Amino acid sequence: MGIGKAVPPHEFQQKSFSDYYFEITNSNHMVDLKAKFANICEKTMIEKRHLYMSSEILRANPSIMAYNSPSLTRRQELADVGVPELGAEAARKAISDWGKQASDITHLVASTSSSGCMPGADCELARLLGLKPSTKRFMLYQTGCHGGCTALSLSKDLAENNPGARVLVVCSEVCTLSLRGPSESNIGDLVGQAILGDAAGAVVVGSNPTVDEHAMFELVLTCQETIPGTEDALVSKLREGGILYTLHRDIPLHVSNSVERLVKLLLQEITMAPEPDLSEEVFWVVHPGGRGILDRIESKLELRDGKLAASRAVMRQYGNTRCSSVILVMEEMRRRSEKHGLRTAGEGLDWGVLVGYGPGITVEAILLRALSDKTATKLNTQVGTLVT
Ligand SMILES: CC(=O)CC(=O)SCCNC(=O)CCNC(=O)[C@H](O)C(C)(C)COP(=O)(O)OP(=O)(O)OC[C@H]1O[C@@H](n2cnc3c(N)ncnc32)[C@H](O)[C@@H]1OP(=O)(O)O
Repeated sequence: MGIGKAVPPHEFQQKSFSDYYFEITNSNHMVDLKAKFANICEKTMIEKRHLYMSSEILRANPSIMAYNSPSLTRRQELADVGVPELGAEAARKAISDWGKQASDITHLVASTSSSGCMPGADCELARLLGLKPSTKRFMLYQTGCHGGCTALSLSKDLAENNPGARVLVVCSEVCTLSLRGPSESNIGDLVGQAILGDAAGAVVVGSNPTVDEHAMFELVLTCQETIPGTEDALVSKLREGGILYTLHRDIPLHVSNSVERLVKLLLQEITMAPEPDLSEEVFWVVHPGGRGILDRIESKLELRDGKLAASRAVMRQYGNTRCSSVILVMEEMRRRSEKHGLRTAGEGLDWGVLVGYGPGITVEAILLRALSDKTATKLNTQVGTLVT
């Protein structure tokens, strides 16, 4: 029933990022690796990214900028502040978009792979936002890039099983644990340095909207798959040197095969005959994990050009912002739909699919229904879980 996003102020142009990155990590002597990194940056289709850590912070912390030097304490100290601060900014916008007060929130679901402390980012978020002390909190740490889907799925169950619940979902990511210098021995991690960006996304979810609430999307059905035999393909290990990524080249292949399976499963639930046309009758909110993955999903499902436009726009402007990215894509789609005067926030269509993926390899999907004013009013009298 409300959506908000926030990005930190430090903005980096992708075109010049290889120069910046090799300079700030004192790695300009690695001439060939720098050229390879510049090529990867160019292939990402990203135009700019936002990072929480400024050049001053990076220069003052050489252990963070080394490839793999003990630095966890300093990294976590930065995350302790950055994750809730950015999350709170997105949450305030989502609550204002919803039109009610922070004190009307009954449940908080927070997700991040950028931190891991107790009391956690959820406690600090509740304090910053002025949520009631009785707010029921759920903190999802290290849920990977599919953490946004996991948080939305959980919010659906909470909203449906607790009459009157209004669930605030906050997904907040800053690269404090994972930003590091380059290594010739781990190109997968270097790919991460070329694509990851910082952002927070927040939504308010609830069942049975009241007359003064406006629902945009219904979370109809959720599913998750762990792809057998891929446990080593997409790995994010938290060690003394922070988070080190392993990203195999075949991630796009595995993810696109799984997405095809899950989407078929979800769309069976819509009683439409014949089956819905994936390009003409379905809108797509896909985690922009990498240009290669979006391309592969598009070709595997034979989607027409432009169907992943909202995901590509988020990728271009912010990079891969991990668990917050699917909320940024929802927000982008809503913005574009409004701009073009379309009937629903889902590009004028009724049915859509939200897709996330991360370590496991885990792929999650949610069947969405975008609501026009007419269908939203009808739902006031039904049970449904709505992003309000
Ligand atoms: C963290 C989470 O929980 C979830 C996530 O979202 S994780 C992120 C998942 N994203 C990915 O894995 C990225 C997917 N890949 C891509 O989008 C694209 O491969 C890319 C944009 C990175 C590069 O584009 P491309 O069309 O593949 O470019 P390509 O010219 O083939 O590759 C550029 C170079 O990078 C290397 N490279 C690319 N991906 C690599 C990988 N995963 N591992 C090692 N090397 C890699 C290539 O070998 C090539 O090297 P050379 O220049 O020496 O030939």
